[in-house]
Amino acid sequence: MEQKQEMIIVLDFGSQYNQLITRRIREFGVYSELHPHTITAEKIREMNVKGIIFSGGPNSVYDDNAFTCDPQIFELGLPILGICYGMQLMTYHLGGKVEKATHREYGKAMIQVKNASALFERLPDEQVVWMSHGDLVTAPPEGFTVDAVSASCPIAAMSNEAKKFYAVQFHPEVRHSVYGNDILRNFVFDVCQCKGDWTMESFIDSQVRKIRELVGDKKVLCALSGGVDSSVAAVLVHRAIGDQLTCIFVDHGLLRKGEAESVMKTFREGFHMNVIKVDAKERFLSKLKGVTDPEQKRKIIGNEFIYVFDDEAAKLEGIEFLVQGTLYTDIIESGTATAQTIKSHHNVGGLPEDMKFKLIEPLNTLFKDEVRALGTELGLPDEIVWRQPFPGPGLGIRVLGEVTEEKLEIVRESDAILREEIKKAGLDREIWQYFTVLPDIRSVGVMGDARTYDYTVGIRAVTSVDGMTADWARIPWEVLEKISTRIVNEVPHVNRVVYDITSKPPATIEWE
Ligand SMILES: Nc1ncnc2c1ncn2[C@@H]1O[C@H](COP(=O)(O)OP(=O)(O)OP(=O)(O)O)[C@@H](O)[C@H]1O
Ligand SMILES: O=c1[nH]c(=O)c2[nH+]cn([C@@H]3O[C@H](COP(=O)(O)O)[C@@H](O)[C@H]3O)c2[nH]1
Ligand SMILES: NC(=O)CC[C@H](N)C(=O)O
Ligand SMILES: [Mg+2]
Repeated sequence: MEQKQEMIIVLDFGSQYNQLITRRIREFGVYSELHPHTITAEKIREMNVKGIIFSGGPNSVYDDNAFTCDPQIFELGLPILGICYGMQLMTYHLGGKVEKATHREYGKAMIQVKNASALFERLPDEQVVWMSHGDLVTAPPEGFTVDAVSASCPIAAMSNEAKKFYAVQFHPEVRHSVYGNDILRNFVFDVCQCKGDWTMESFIDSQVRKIRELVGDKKVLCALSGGVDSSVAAVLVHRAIGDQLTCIFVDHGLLRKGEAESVMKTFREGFHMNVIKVDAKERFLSKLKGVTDPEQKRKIIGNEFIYVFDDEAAKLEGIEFLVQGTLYTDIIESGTATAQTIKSHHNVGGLPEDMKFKLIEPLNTLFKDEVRALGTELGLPDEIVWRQPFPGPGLGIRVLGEVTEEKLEIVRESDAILREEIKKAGLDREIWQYFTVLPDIRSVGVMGDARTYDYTVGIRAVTSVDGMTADWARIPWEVLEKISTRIVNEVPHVNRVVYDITSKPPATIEWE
């Protein structure tokens, strides 16, 4: 049997930064995946794991329901790096002491390296790091040396090099830790001895192999939206199983202006794939009638998508699998065992409980910019790879509150104007995502000397890399002016336009 891909696994103890750790490691050319903290040592043994990283987390190790790990993990003989909570957990398991600090420490700190373990090899003795903790290790477990200290943290780093156990109280994965990346690199290459031979190309090969093995001679449906993620997923799966794949594009009545036509054209003509367009407008809109709560709307839409796929599968016979372009970000925001639900993405938290399909989600460990790189590697054209994201629930979550045909029309028309003007201004690649929303408010205006009492349209435009965090785009005044004028003049029932100037966090990109 051929050798499995070498990887570093990150155990998730609920830190907001855990996904960043896997991401940094993949940037080194080493494959890395996040796993729940409940993973067993047995399971780890089955994979080609070269090293384990324990993430940070909100708990204190002595809390009643504190997240813990299989103690057998310490017996695997594999290198372990504990970060923050991960360090505290390692200490707790191996017999050291963790206590509440007298001063909690958030932000920049200076550490002094006292013993240059393999982690600090080739790095300066004094370095700026980023701390975020209220507990600290006051006595290391037996066999450990103290490798670094800071003013408020007597053990900022420690190690037992014989066992290849390393731990740091600070967060090397955030950019504010100046040598953080080098520390992670030392762990991955010097301690874990990774080769660094992971590339997008090898990712494609291994996914193609996996999909072929899983699917055999069965048939597969792909939920294709024409967006970046599902297009990349479809092309990847098509490469693996060819005509066993049928793509389903759902027109749920919540699409943007001209979208259905352009998606069908691209995929039928450009890719020679089997694509079926399902007109499901009535189904979706009738289910959404009278519903105002955003989470409920998302769940209804997520459920209805699957019911549409069920109906299509019934017509085709022998379909067992459903491909979705789910990304890591969709999963984390929908909430996991450790992360809070921010909003239920229709393709994750919005799936019905009685779903019969087995899911194939080849992109579910990746971030948007990684998927774009993958798309380019697969030979997809720029206009698909660099399309702005469009959420599956579509305009259904951009009409705030109850969704009606009249309101959808307002969002659709105003959005088309916005897109046209952004493109004309040459900003479409620079701005990560831009769209209009229709808040459920009306206000007074005066048009042609007459009083109006009409809707307000909101413009949302953000810059981002992966959608996890975002800043509002600094669109030039003149462009905004043009957009505003056109929307009020051309879209009936709109008498006011506002621009959303909040970043994420604290806001999110979509309004619902
Ligand atoms: N109209 C649709 N018809 C069929 N499947 C859809 C539709 N909208 C979304 N999906 C499915 O839901 C998944 C998640 O949607 P999402 O919008 O996150 O991804 P995308 O549309 O593929 O890419 P992008 O984020 O660039 O819009 C898609 O990958 C696709 O599998
Ligand atoms: O396919 C999707 N199904 C959804 O349910 C969904 N909700 C948000 N988004 C998109 O995700 C990114 C982050 O959005 P938020 O900041 O609003 O959470 C942005 O790009 C959003 O457009 C979704 N995509
Ligand atoms: N960021 C963390 O991992 C924090 C760990 C722990 N909750 C503390 O406050 O010390
Ligand atoms: Mg989409």
